[in-house]
Amino acid sequence: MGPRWPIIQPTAKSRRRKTKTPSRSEGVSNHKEQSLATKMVQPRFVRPSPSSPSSGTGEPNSSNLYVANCGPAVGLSHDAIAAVFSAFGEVKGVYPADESGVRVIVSFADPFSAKSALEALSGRPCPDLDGRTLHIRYSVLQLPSQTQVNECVPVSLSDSDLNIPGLFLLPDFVTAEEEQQLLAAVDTQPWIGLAKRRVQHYGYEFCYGTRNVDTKNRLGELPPFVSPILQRISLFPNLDYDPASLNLDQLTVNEYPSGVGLSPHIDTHSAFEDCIFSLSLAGPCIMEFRRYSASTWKAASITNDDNEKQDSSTCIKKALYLPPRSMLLLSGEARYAWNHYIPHHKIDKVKDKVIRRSPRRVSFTLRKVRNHPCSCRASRKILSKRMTTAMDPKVRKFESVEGADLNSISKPDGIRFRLVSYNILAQEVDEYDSFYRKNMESLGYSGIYIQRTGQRKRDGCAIFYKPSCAELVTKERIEYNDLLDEQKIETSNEAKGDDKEAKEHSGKDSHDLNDPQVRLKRDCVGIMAAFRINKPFHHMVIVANTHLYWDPELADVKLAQAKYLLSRLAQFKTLISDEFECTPSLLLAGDFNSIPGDMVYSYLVSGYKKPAETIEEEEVAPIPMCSVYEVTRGEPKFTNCTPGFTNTLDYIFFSPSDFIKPVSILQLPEPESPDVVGFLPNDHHPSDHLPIGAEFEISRE
Ligand SMILES: O=C(O)CCC(=O)C(=O)O
Ligand SMILES: [Fe+2]
Repeated sequence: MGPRWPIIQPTAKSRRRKTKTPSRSEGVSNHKEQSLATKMVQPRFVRPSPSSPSSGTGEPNSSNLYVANCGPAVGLSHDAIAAVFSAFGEVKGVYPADESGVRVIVSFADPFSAKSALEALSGRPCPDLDGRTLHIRYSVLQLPSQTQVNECVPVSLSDSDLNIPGLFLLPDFVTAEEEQQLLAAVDTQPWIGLAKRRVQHYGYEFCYGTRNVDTKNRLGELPPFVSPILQRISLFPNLDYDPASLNLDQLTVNEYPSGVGLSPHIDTHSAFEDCIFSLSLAGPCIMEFRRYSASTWKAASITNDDNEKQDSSTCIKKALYLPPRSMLLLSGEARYAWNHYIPHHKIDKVKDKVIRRSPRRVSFTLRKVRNHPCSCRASRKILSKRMTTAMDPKVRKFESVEGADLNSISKPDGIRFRLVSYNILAQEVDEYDSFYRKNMESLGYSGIYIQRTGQRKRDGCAIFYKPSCAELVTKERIEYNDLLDEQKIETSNEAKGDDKEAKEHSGKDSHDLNDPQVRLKRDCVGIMAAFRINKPFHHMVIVANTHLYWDPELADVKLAQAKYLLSRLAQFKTLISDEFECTPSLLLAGDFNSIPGDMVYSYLVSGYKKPAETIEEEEVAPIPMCSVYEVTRGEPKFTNCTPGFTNTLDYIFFSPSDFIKPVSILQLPEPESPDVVGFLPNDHHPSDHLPIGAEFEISRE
């Protein structure tokens, strides 16, 4: 995650109308007491809708709590979490809220216990859970009729039943003795810990951020213990490939604990040749395959604005049982047109049998690294023309939200402009002067920029605007390290007084996060500017852009940054109003590294929403702000998608008034949309974040 920019640009008026409200879901129940049959059609927990009768009244909203910042991925077992919450009433179960391993659903027997737990534990470090600060909100069970259909995919036992061209499964590819030898061999080697599983790489390292290999960094030959497998692979039937592409030189060993799976993906085709082999050892698993139907591809490639069509009902799902010691080959259509994944289940139903996953499954994935640029010949051979078109960079459209809650009738002479906010990944915006400013200028944009404080990283926040439409009046930098001054923290000997540089050194030398100087010194920045729009009438717009600190462990730091940001914004607004005798509109965009409903998010909107009883007066934001997506179509399901984390972190907030209203928002993909399955960045999206955007209309004051 890194720097980001918003762009403001004027737009033509649009009158398109869309009505779909994205549904949000969280939590896959794994309750032990559930029968397998209900487990296969998995119940889901969802956020309570803002209009739910009890929300905001102080009455308990539900018996279920969504608890962020704790879970198995940070060493807190569900049992440990249940023990802590049991102090408030009977806990019926603790379930993963999603695949992250750091968010859970705690389900109480009654709503009053849930309310007590929420009030007592939310937003505070919890000593019994490693001192982690829990972020809690209500969650409600979605009725079975509302859950997605097609959750239950019948499992095939043989490759031919699946009928996916290019997919082959050979049972008993290695003997039980060889299996033990292979496991013993990898267990003598160091494992790399990922969020939920461990891996080893041979030949070339596989980088999960880019889902690619660094071809310049060869680790060496594949280890001798895989030689017998390599020899046997050449005897694999059905292989009519160029022998050079079978000269396998990359091995990833994956170790999955019970219940851990793998998200849907297609192995990067520019990284690896046509054949992917995967040997299952130690335990079985179900591998599922999904392919988007022609109508979906058509929707994606031809009618970009019809994203509603791309739900999971338009994809075909198939499942295959992979027994231990079996070898799977994905080639051709199976390799390029189908996503493969392993559902995160502890128990699978295969035909009529219930199969419990063993404590560990180890897989050897063998591939040949592509040493020349990918010509996509293979995929072109296999995919229809329509499907390849869908792999072009994805441009989404603005969708009208007129008619949504906050809107009144459009004014014929209103000012319309768009604001797009995009976290574009650190390394790229480092080159602000040499690359971005120049290129944006050639497109008619001027820019303002603030580089991150300190010397370690050169990324920052930029705002680009069209001077032909908006005139930059004044700007201010926001450096969150100023919080060190604000808190009047006693400085160390070297850092006494106002000498910032000395303070930086004092922070750099110490890693003690209990020291507020170290804790708050995150080098994060923001920028805010006032723009005067002159046509068709004068109006002042304040735009702010920021990137708050990322680490969920330092939630208190993020909150301190959010408070500082709004206090600076409020002062800036007063300055502009007084100086120019106007009522400026206020827009705040960025990567807040905070999910909907957590402390930072709740604080940012607390000045607009009636504060809940639990929020003390001082916690209320000094300016009313609301999130443009939230008040129109609901927050997106995600704006950031990395291995182990998929959620919404980016927002555009605006200060509601009688004369500003959102008229359209930039569409975001559904999780099943072909351009986002797996992780970002990918061929369609150059950042791990997605751009968000809104078009506003301003009428005369
Ligand atoms: O564990 C497996 O069998 C599959 C692994 C896989 O799909 C991958 O590493 O890309
Ligand atoms: Fe894969």
